[in-house]
This record gives sequence, structure tokens and C-alpha cells, in this order.
Amino acid sequence: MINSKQKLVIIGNGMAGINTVEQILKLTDKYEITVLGSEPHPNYNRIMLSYVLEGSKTIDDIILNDLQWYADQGITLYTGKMVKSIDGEHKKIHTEDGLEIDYDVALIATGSQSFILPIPGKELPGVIGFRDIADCSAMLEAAKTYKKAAVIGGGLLGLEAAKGLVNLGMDVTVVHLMEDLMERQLDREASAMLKAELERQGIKFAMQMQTAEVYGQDRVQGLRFSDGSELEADLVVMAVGIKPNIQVAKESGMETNRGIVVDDFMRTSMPDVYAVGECVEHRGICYGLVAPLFEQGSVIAKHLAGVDTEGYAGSVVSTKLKISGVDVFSAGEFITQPEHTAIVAKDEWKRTYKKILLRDNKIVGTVLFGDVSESASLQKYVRQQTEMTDEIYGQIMGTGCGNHGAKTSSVETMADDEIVCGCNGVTKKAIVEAINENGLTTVDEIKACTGATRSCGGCKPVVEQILQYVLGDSFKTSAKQGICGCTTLSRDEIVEAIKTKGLTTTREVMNVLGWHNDEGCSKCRPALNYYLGMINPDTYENEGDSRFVNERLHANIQKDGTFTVVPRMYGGVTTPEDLKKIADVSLKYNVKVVKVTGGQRLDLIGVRKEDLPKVWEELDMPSGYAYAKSLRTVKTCVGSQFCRFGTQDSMGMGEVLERKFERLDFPAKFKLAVNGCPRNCAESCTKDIGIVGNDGGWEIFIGGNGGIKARLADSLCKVKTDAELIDIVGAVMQFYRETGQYLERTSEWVERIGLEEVQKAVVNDTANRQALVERVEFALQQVEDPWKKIIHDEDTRKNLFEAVTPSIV
Ligand SMILES: Cc1cc2nc3c(=O)[nH]c(=O)nc-3n(C[C@H](O)[C@H](O)[C@H](O)COP(=O)(O)OP(=O)(O)OC[C@H]3O[C@@H](n4cnc5c(N)ncnc54)[C@H](O)[C@@H]3O)c2cc1C
Ligand SMILES: NC(=O)c1ccc[n+]([C@@H]2O[C@H](COP(=O)([O-])OP(=O)(O)OC[C@H]3O[C@@H](n4cnc5c(N)ncnc54)[C@H](O)[C@@H]3O)[C@@H](O)[C@H]2O)c1
Ligand code: SF4
Ligand code: FES
Repeated sequence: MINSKQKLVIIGNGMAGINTVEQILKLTDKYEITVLGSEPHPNYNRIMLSYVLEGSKTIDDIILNDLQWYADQGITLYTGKMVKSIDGEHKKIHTEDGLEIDYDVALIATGSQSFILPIPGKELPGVIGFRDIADCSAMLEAAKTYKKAAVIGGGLLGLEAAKGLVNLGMDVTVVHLMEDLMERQLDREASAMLKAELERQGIKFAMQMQTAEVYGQDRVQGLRFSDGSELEADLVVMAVGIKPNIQVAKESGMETNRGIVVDDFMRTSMPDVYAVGECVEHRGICYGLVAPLFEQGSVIAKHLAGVDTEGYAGSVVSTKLKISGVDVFSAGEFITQPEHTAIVAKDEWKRTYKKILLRDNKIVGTVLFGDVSESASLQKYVRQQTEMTDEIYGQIMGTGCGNHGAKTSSVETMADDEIVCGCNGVTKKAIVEAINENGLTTVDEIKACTGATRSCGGCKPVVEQILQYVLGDSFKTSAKQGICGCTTLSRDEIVEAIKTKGLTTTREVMNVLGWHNDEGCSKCRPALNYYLGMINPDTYENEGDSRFVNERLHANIQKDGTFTVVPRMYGGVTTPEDLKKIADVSLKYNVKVVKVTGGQRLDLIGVRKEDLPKVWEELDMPSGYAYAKSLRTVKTCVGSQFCRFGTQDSMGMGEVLERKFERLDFPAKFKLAVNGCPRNCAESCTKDIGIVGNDGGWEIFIGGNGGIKARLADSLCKVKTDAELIDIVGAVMQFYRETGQYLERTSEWVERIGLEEVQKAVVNDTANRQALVERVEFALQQVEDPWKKIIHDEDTRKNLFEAVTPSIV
């Protein structure tokens, strides 16, 4: 069959490019879409990196479109591919590694990069920007070792980075060039209030300082300023603005200035090549916030779908700082000029400040600090340059200056066409209709249905208020959180329904249980995959596509797009033969680093995806499952075989347990430790199950965690024999498998269900323990080493690992 679809190629797999694709897919199916992105990830919410740094979100939480989404939409995605140029004459796109892709229409969405000050020392290790997952991971990593951070730039990004680093326990100083923080968004008054509040939250400031140099030997040690003074720092984050990525356009001969120059339909100077996002310069402006970029995308989508549209005429931007406890909002003009009439209210006790600027009685700008409840209305008034009236004055300012209590409820009075979610252009009317028509009861459901709250999340409180307003009295009772925005059902309700209704696939679960979003999302799909496998271990076919990339490829992806290989070393014990194989393979495949892990095994870091099957074949060792929600390591001490204090054979028992329970799936990763005596050299107290030998037998501990939310394990029971120990370990594992929520570590699980409940189920009630043991044994009969299978499966090797044009990753 001849493919009549036109080839649309997107260069850049970021927020603007993929938002445009989403909008195109809603309007037409006439394009065969290919996306090329230089980062090794699917499209994620860059905005939320501030929350990842701060610790309130994980990388998994911020994935906007997971790999399954691309597959479901028939999109071919290349990650880790840097585009070099576009050959407009032959309509071909060239990547830096020599790939050539034909296009009919191309869209450049390459975004920006951090602007790095051109000063001596900028290349020193420990000096970074804050733009992507790699930067964020580098900061998280640095905070584990280093204590003093300097953030250069007191703009939105710098302040959010500084707050994140303070939360990570660092001593943070923001170095700012100007007299006022966020001088591009705030007036002096608001800026001073902001600084005072951030100082209260632990951030230090060095104002009006120009950095002349970064100094240090092998790593940054500090900053030297133009006045000769110095600031010690072992991490430096540059947040002094962004630089549009225009290299592809420049290399291809398109008109560029600061950004790629486009017309009102986002067309570049090269025929059939469009551009969107931060890389673009439209009417002399390069935008750095998502709302305008999504508006640009909407124009492109309509234009490419053949839907009538006006051109893009530019945007009025508004900003909101994402630091908890600091509410700041600004839109339009913010510095009072002689031609303005200013309405100002400052309440020093409540620490609030409001300023509205009028020109010829029209609202042209605003700055809010402390109370931003009227931000949605003010944003609309500024955008529409609305005439100030008594009514609007009363709504915003209350009946008397500073009398906030006299305001009417803003959600109630909000006009239907008022935009509630600025990032995604969602109005109050759209939200109210979605709630009424689809019976929505949570903000997550509104997000899945309308897109509101999907980007910066700043509109969440207003969306919540609208939900409360529409649902009235039923709000509290109905506001039950489902496992994600696609459903209101809890984990227990889903598991029960899978059992009673005999559901067998994720799709069936979603259909039968009435998911709001047909495709599910990156939260519910892996969870359903786990629950189905746990309930039907013998019949359930693991749906690899529903798993995160590491679990699908059975390897841990690294920030440079390569992978790690961790072979099993039972109980942390290896042999010269195995070490030799590891050394040979590491040399042959140019492994970048061989690292001894905290779990007593070796991590081969920097293996190319296409080499993974060959590496595993040549190692001929079992997979250590270092990537999986499964049994990871069993850490052991030397124990009675060699140690003078050892009362039990910890190495022997560690090996027995690891061989028995390896490959078993759990709701989250699972770690064990076995010690030969209470000196506890292998640190049982921070493991999911920790075992400590004593004179009369063993003591079993559960629920320990040494990670970000550290928790000491609880003593579950003491046992006399090895057989009893193995039974109880198996029973705890199965009880956790059956009652744990997906991604819930045992440390959280024990707290949620209570230690006594676990003791009742696996220690006191011996019949129940026996039943759990039988079920875990049954599950264990079904497991197999993924790599043993993959290396003999030509199709998987070719399609998943070796294909030159993979559809995903
Ligand atoms: C920490 C942080 C917080 C933010 N907070 C907010 C906020 O609260 N509100 C807000 O509105 N905005 C915020 N922003 C800005 C917002 O994230 C950006 O405006 C938005 O992501 C820009 O989208 P884009 O698609 O143009 O660029 P990007 O999202 O950067 O995507 C561009 C992609 O193209 C890739 N690429 C570049 N060159 C090539 C090439 N040659 N070949 C292939 N791929 C290439 C890049 O690797 C990147 O993945 C924040 C940004 C950061 C970093
Ligand atoms: N909440 C949000 O909306 C949010 C959050 C983070 C990032 N962003 C976006 O990300 C982009 C990058 O943010 P940004 O804060 O880096 O850019 P920015 O341009 O908004 O701010 C940079 C700040 O650095 C200061 N600066 C410049 N040179 C300096 C120097 N040599 N020493 C000290 N300070 C110096 C400037 O005075 C300015 O205040 C922007 O487009 C921003 O809108 C938005
Ligand atoms: S825990 Fe006890 S047995 Fe094990 S190595 Fe330490 S001292 Fe020896
Ligand atoms: S305003 Fe940013 S997600 Fe709604």
C-alpha cells in the first residue's frame, strides 16, 4: 500500500515541540511523524525540574509523554540524536552521527541552553547550568558530597535552584548582579519583600556582585568578584539567562538573529520549515515561558492541519515563582512610570503587597506578593487591557484598602472565559464543563481531561477551588484520590476488581474499570502491569511496553544515554573466573567505568545499547536486576566462616536467599542484608529485610531504608532454624507483594499497615504464613532470567537493541 501521509519531522523532543505534536494529532492524522531529540529521555516537564531538585517530585513523576505514548500515536522517536542541519533543497535532515531523514514538513523545536558566563574557570568540574535532567541529577549528586553552593543569578531559575539546594542541606548564596532580585518581573517593593522571605527560608544573598572568575584546582573552590572579594563554593550553578539553540537553523542557512526568525505562522525563511518554542524569535521577541510557546504551537497545528487560523500575534507573559511559601506574581508592566496611575496596597503585618498599573484607566500591569488569589483575573485584565471599574476594584482590592476579607469569592465571580491555566490556555468554562460532563472529582482527573495544571502547576489551587465550587457539599466525600489522574479507584479496589472480574491485561483493566484516559499514563500502566503479574504469576504476559525504560531494556539508562550492566554476585561473593570475564568484557566493549557498588557487586557503566545483548552473552552471568523493582542485592558480612566474632554463616545464608528469591517482582526495589552477629557489619538496619545472627539463631528486621527517606528497620521476630528463617523471609516478601502499593518501599509499607499486622500475618498465624510461602513458591516457579531469553531471541535483539532506526529510545 502506498503511504499517502506527509512526513513531518520534529527536531527537539521538548515541551514546545511535543505540545505542538499533541495539538496536531487532535486535528489531523495526515502526517507520519518522526521526532528527533538530543536528550536520552521521552518528553518531560522541564518546569518541574525545580520540584525534582527540591525533592517533592521524581524524574518518573515529570514524564509528560512516556515511550508508550509515542508508540501508540505511531510516532517514530529517536532519543539521544543531535540534528546537525537541514538540506532544504533535497528535503533531508542530517544528524551529527550520520543519519539522514526525509521530510515534507520540518519543525525546529530545539529550545535553549543555559547561558554560561564567559569567565575564567567556567569549565571547572562543579560549575553547571540548570536546564535538564542531567543538570538536575548532577546537583542532586553534588549535594551528597559538597556543602557550599553559589547560584549566580537572582532570576526565577536561580531562586528556584537555590531553594532546591537549601532543601538538599546545602549552604547556598545567590550572587546577583543587580540591586533587586527578579528585576525583570518585580518592582523594588516586591523584590525587597521577596528577598526578606527567602532569607527567612535560609538562602543567603550577595547583591550587586559581578563574578569575574571561578577559581579552583581540580574542582571549583569559589568565586572571585570584580571588587576582589571571594566566596567559597564547591558547587556553582549559573542561572543568568538562556541562549536559544539556533545552530541547526544557522548551519542550514536560515535567517537567525538572537533566535530563529519566524513570521506570524511560525514559518522560518526556509520553505516548509517551521519553528516553535524558545529557539524562536517572533517580532523581535524570544519567549522563555511555556504559555506563549503553546500558543505558537496552536497556530502551527491549525496551519498544518488546514484549519483556518489567525497568525500568532505575540503574547503577554506572566510569571509565578515556584517556591513553597513564597507567592509572587507579575504580569505586563511592573515598574511605575510617570504616565501610570498606580493602585498600591501594602500590608506589612500580613506581608502582602499588591500593585496594579493603569494607563488611561486601562489595566496594563500588576505585581502581587503574598496573596496571589486574584492572579487569574488580573492576568486576563492585563492581557485584554480592561478598563478599571468600581466593580473590578472591589473584586481585587476589597472594599477598603488592605481589607482582603471583604473580597467576594473569586471563583464564583470569575467569568466563564477567564483563563485559569495560563500555561495551557484552559478557561474556567472548560474546567466546569469537564467536571459536569465527565463526573470528575479530582484535580488529577481534570488534568487528564483538560490539560489544566499539567505544566507549572501554578493554577492548581484555583482548579481545586473550581472543583469545590462545582461539587459543593459532595466535594469532600468525593475527593478520593485514585492511583493516578486516569481513575478514581484506589490500589485495593483495582486489585480486588482484577481478582473478582478475572481481568488479564492492562487494557482490559482500563476499559472495564472506566479509565478517563484510554491510554492510561506513566503512573498507572506500570502499576497495573505489576498488579496483574502479582495476581496471575503463571498466566500473565508481562507487558514490557508498560514498564519504565530501565525495566524494558533490563539495564539502567545513564545521563549520556548509555547503560549499565550489573551481573549477580550472590551474597557479594565472586570468583577469579567471573572477575576475569568481567574484565575481558569491560575491555572489549570499552566500558567507561567499573564501579564497586554499595550492594557488593560490580557495575559496568557506559555500555552502548546495541552492545548490551553481546555483553550479557559473553559474561554468561545472571542479571543482577540493578534496574528492576525486584530483589537487588543481598549484602553479607564475612560471618562465621572467617570472622572471629561470627556466630552464623552470613555469607552462606546470603547466597541461599539470593539464589532463592532472585528475579521476583516487588512493588519497589528490594534489598537484603545478612550479618553473622549483632555487630551488624553489613548494615541490616537499613534494608527491606535485615537478618542478624545471634547465638541461638537469627533475628529478622524489616522496613529499613538508607535512601532519601532513611528509616531504621523494625525487629519482626527471632527464629531458631535456617528453615524457619527462609520461610519467614518468603512470607514477608509475599505479604508485601500482595499488599504493597506500586512504588511503595517496605519502609513506607510497614508504617502504613503497621508492624503488628505484619507480625500477625507472617509470625503468629502459622497457617497464613504457610499459605504465603506456597504462593511465593508458585510465583518463583514462573520467573526466568531476562537476558538468557533475550540473547537467544533474534527479534528482540534486533528490534529493541540493535535496530538503526528504533521506534523508541
Ligand atoms: C528549572 C526550570 C524551571 C522552569 N520553570 C518554568 C515555569 O515555572 N513556567 C514556565 O512557563 N516555564 C518554565 N521554565 C521554562 C520552560 O521549561 C521552557 O520555556 C520550555 O521547556 C521550552 O520548551 P522548548 O520545547 O522550546 O525547549 P526545551 O523544553 O528545552 O526542548 C528542546 C529540546 O530540544 C533538544 N535539542 C536541542 N538541540 C537539538 C538538536 N540539534 N537536535 C535534536 N534535539 C535538540 C533539547 O535537548 C531539548 O530536549 C523552566 C525551565 C527550567 C529549566
Ligand atoms: N517560575 C518560572 O516561571 C520559571 C522558573 C525557572 C525558569 N524559568 C525560565 O527559565 C529561563 C531562565 O531563567 P533565568 O532566571 O536564568 O533567566 P532570567 O533572564 O529571567 O534571569 C537571569 C537573572 O540573572 C541576573 N544576572 C545576569 N547576569 C548576571 C551575572 N553576571 N551575575 C549575577 N546575576 C546575573 C539577571 O539580572 C537576571 O535577574 C527564563 O526564560 C525563565 O523565564 C521560569
Ligand atoms: S557482623 Fe559480626 S560476624 Fe559479621 S563480620 Fe561483623 S563482626 Fe564478623
Ligand atoms: S498555569 Fe501552569 S499549569 Fe496551569
